[in-house]
Amino acid sequence: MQFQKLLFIINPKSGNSDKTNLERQIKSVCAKNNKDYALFYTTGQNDQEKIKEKQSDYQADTLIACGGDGTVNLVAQNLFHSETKLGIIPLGSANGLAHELEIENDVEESLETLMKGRVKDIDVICINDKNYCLHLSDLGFNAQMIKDFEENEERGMFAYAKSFFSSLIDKKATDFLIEFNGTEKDVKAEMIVLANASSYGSGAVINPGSKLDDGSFELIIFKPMPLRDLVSLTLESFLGDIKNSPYVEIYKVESAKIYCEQAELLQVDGELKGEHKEVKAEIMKGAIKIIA
Ligand SMILES: Nc1ncnc2c1ncn2[C@@H]1O[C@H](COP(=O)(O)OP(=O)(O)OP(=O)(O)O)[C@@H](O)[C@H]1O
Repeated sequence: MQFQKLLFIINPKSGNSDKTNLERQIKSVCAKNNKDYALFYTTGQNDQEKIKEKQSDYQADTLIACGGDGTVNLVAQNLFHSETKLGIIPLGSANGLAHELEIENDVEESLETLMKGRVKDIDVICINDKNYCLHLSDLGFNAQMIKDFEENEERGMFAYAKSFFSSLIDKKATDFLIEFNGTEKDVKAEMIVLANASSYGSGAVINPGSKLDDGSFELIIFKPMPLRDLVSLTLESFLGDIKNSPYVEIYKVESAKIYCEQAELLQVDGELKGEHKEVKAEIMKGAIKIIA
């Protein structure tokens, strides 16, 4: 069925991108393609409820997240297993999911992709029955790095690099017990990733060969490694070669339970979700209809 009523959900604070022309660009493309549209600006407060209300008042058949991965995740939460479709105009700093779906960073081009309306069903990982991951989640090192970055006033690549190196200095390994695929595994790890997608927004390939629609996700264990090997592992990740590293184990699963010896910081699609001693993850197959 063709879509006709588009609700654009705009995060005015995402990324560093200039959004001054966005309304004009949306108006022009919707007029050209004969689509009705409405706009909603997020505030950072109770956005999910407000979006639900607006969606029901306007009777939207498509919700378009204009922002980064956090905005995409927020909008998606109103759409699981529904016929209402999700579109993306990538306007965040990293835009990991848009990158994975090969949606162009340019606003006009991503609007054109939207108008073509090709729909794919993608999986979502449900975490602890209340968080939902469309892209990548992790416990440990990367979540700590996001925390360090968020606590810092500075922005941009230099600030990101600073957070990376300060997290490297403080990195630690924790004991985990993991239940998956009918087995239990005791492991010491610096990071455990729950991966629906293949790469971080930086371009580092963490999960080569992954698919967003295969009804499973990957559990990726990063075992303790000396700093000198971490440099080569980082390089391997940019070359998509990570699975050959002796410090990395990758398992394809439909569900998993992770018990941490000490509470570990969790991040889901770039948003911090507090410290946890237990994490339960389950795949929701084909839960979102996405236009890409
Ligand atoms: N009006 C607003 N003012 C302040 N914060 C907001 C507002 N609207 C949304 N937010 C916050 O923005 C965050 C999501 O940002 P988003 O992930 O879309 O962009 P980003 O962080 O720049 O991009 P990426 O995740 O791709 O790196 C959420 O934490 C949300 O609460």
